[in-house]
Amino acid sequence: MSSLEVSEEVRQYLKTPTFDNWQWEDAEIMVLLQVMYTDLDLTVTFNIEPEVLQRFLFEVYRRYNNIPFHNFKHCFCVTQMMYGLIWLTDLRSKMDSMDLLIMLSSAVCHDLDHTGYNNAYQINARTELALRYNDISPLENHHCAVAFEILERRDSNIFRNLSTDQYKRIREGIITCILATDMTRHNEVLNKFKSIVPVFDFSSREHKDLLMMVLIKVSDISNEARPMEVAEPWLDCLLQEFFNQSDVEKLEGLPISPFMDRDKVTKPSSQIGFIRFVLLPLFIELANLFPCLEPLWSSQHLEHLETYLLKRKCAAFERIFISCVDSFCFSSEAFSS
Ligand SMILES: Nc1nc2c(ncn2[C@@H]2O[C@@H]3COP(=O)(O)O[C@H]3[C@H]2O)c(=O)[nH]1
Ligand SMILES: [Zn+2]
Repeated sequence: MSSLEVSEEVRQYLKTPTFDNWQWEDAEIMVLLQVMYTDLDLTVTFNIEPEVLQRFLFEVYRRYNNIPFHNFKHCFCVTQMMYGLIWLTDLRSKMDSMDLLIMLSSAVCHDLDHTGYNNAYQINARTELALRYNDISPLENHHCAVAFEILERRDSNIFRNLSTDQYKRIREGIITCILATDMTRHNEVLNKFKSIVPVFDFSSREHKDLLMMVLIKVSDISNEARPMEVAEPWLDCLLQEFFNQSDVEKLEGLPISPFMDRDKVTKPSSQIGFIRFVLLPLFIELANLFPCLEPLWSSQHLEHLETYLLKRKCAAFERIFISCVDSFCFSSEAFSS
């Protein structure tokens, strides 16, 4: 399949958060990524030759590892959610093409060469990455460095026709976005964004940079905002990777992350806290800025939260669920009134 052969129907479907990645082979996914660059007019605007884009995507594909969660399919899902958000929020009319190129390319590259062991493990096990980056976001620094390694080669450098100043801006932007995906910075990024949402100004570089950081973070943790038949297999993959890490931590006598321990974690216990305390607060802020997102999203993750609460036979089910629904509705109403 070449990008020219992708039907109009698929192109429209690709712009929606209900897109089902499990229906597509990796070779097809590679073509769909090309379609995203083309349909946002990035190939024309930045003179990205088709062969160079294909080479870049192939190198990216090669540098994702065959691990349960942080693999090429995850890279695609994050990029597809970013792409969907760009269309849903009509960002093309609010941000310049350079920003869109940064957002899409950051999503594509954001987990390059992930080994399946998180930063806590890297630091505790004193891995090569932790040593190289002095325990400061070792993984995210590595993903970013691998991205620019790919871009250093002329035949896979999709930015090769940009001016020096444009390249500098792209590099700064991609580094900012990828480093923002370190979850230890979650509250810092969320709180900064919260404080600017009421006065958000699309002509402010600082505001737009924060929005881009939030968009990649939202896309990175958005599996639960997808239909259950898409989300649930992703949770199996994530838990498989988590359990594998905690098994190794046990073997090596390292501290064990409790949310990764197969003896303690179940699907509902993992997802209830994650949806309530991580995903929901972030999504609420984004929906405050873009109220159009709320009806599309809230139904999915609130429905999943309800399912997990029921599965867990959670005694506080009603109280928790109603408070989550209320917080979502209240915040969007507060913004629109
Ligand atoms: N429990 C849970 N954690 C998630 C989910 N999606 C993403 N995450 C976590 O959020 C993190 C985002 O950054 P990482 O990719 O490093 O690792 C991811 C997981 O640890 C999910 O659906 N459930
Ligand atoms: Zn990721």
